[in-house]
Amino acid sequence: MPDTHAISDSTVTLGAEADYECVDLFLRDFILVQAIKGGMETGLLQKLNRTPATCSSLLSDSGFDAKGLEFLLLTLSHYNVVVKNRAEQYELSPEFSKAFYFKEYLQAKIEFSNFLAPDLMQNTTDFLHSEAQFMQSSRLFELFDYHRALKVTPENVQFTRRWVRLTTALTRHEAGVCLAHHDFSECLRIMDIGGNSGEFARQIAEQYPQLFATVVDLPVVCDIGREHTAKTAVAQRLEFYSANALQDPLPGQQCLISFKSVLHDWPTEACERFLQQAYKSLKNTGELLIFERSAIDLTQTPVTFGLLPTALFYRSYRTPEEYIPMLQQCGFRQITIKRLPLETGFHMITARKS
Ligand SMILES: C[S@@+](CC[C@H](N)C(=O)[O-])C[C@H]1O[C@@H](n2cnc3c(N)ncnc32)[C@H](O)[C@@H]1O
Repeated sequence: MPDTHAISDSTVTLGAEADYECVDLFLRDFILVQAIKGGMETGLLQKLNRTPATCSSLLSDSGFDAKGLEFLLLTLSHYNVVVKNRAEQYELSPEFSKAFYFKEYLQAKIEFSNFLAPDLMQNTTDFLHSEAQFMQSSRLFELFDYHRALKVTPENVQFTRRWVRLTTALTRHEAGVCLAHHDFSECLRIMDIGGNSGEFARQIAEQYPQLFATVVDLPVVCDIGREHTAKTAVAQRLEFYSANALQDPLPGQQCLISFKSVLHDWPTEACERFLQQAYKSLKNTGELLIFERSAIDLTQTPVTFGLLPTALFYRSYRTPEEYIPMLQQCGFRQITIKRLPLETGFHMITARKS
């Protein structure tokens, strides 16, 4: 008989699935980030990605004045975003070329950090004194206002689209890490709670053609998700289920239920409620999967500009150990923890309904 109370705990070695993290090298500080943003907005970086160019040819077919172009090119050179080749043409450095491959991810991180930077600049003392105080003044809730995801109106859809675009750009790459380290081949029905645009479920369904996925989220988010996945190859095997997953009845008999980057947003009591709901919806022996950022270890991870959205809420993230009593309380057994050393640590926790 296996010991169902034993907890397996391991650290995973990451491979190509974490290649997207090469962008972090270019998100270290404010000026570097603004120079990249400027380079992308003006199309200069896209141009250099296609073909090397001299300063004068760049000047002739752009809206820059000579000093503006010089400022941008020299700043980007200083940070090794662009380099000069033997023909005195500018081109992307090999390192930035790699990062530019993930440009939607890079753009999402820039947009997110720039949106939250004023919070730290204007409320530094609140940030250091108390989370509650800081939260009151933070713009995060201006961006992620879940109340505006409850009723489908054109204004709410437009508002919600902005943050769903950001979470989708991040999940597009984070999902690959989860897929590389979890086997879904035994699953016929899975449910992703707080599944957003369905990007995570879409990727799982794409890799595992035997399964059908239900994405549970708030009504406006579900509408945006239907649109996001409608033209994909797996649209027939994905359904969106609008619900408040804290209290509404959810579809049952699931082989696996996932929470990706959801539970850490919530205080313990709500988190326990989500887990109880998942327990109820799993079939016997069904599996729970939690995949999210872990508490940040500031002794190992210096906070950079690109890490701002995470760092500002560093008090909220949990260690995997904090989930163990909650899971056991619900009745989950066979708990496993995998630690994934991404930019900040992530964890993947699995557990079985006994
Ligand atoms: C931080 S986002 C994570 C989204 C997605 N799992 C990802 O990793 O990209 C949290 C998600 O939970 C959804 N959500 C929040 N409260 C919810 C509730 N009570 N019931 C269902 N979904 C909820 C939000 O709309 C949002 O899509």
